[in-house]
Amino acid sequence: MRIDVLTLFPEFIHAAAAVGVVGRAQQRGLIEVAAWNPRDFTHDNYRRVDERTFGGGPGMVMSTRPLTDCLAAIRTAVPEPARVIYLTPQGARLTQRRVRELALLPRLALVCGRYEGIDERLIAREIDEEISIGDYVLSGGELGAAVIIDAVGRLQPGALNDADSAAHDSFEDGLLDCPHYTRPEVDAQGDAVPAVLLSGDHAAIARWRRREALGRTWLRRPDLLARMTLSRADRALLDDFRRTWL
Ligand SMILES: CCN(CC)Cc1ccc(CNC(=O)c2csc3nc[nH]c(=O)c23)cc1
Repeated sequence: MRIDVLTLFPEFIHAAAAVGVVGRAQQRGLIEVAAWNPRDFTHDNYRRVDERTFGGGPGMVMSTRPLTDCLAAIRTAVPEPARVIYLTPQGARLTQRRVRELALLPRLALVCGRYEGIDERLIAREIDEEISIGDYVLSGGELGAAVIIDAVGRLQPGALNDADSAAHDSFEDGLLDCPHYTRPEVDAQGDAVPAVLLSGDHAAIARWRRREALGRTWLRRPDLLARMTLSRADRALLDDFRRTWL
């Protein structure tokens, strides 16, 4: 998959895509991330990329001409057509379901706004989809682009080996994750690792983990649980968890 990012801060995108699983996926040629700066498509001495907003009031809007020229350069950089996504607070909230769909596409172009955003006519003409990463105020779209690059990049075939445990990602099956433990078995405060995890009984360990994942989802994110149809086995495990809680 190829991802082109239109951003005033290419160094941020390069750094985010260079580390960890996505950095390795890039090295393996599973994903290719390129950043483009609209400032390189300005022609004035001050390399202006923002302008005043019509109708007055505070806030600036990104200049349309550099964006249009930058997007044209992105589109023609490789023959494959790209799905053009605008990161914006006005977008649809990103979900793992949408991430899985985006991960199947051959090419994405992520447009990162700064200031108050971009001209509405540009959205109508150039943007296929608008995505928000949550209900909080950021200073621009780059963090949203980094989120999409990471979430989509790790799903590319070959990006993760089993140790990375993506296959068992809790959000893949709609549940929160179970608790995790590592050395020491008993810590300095005298707190011990749950005995089942040291038992070597893999069926019991799997049951314990599933029960904890169901229980935590029930306690912390009942909204996620409400969306799920639980199997009889899951319902029994959740009842078991609730009994120890109530
Ligand atoms: C209503 C006045 N503006 C300033 C408060 C609204 C506004 C414009 C642009 C931004 C910049 N944010 C993004 O570009 C952005 C892009 S994706 C995203 N997801 C969640 N939250 C976000 O702020 C974003 C934030 C707020």
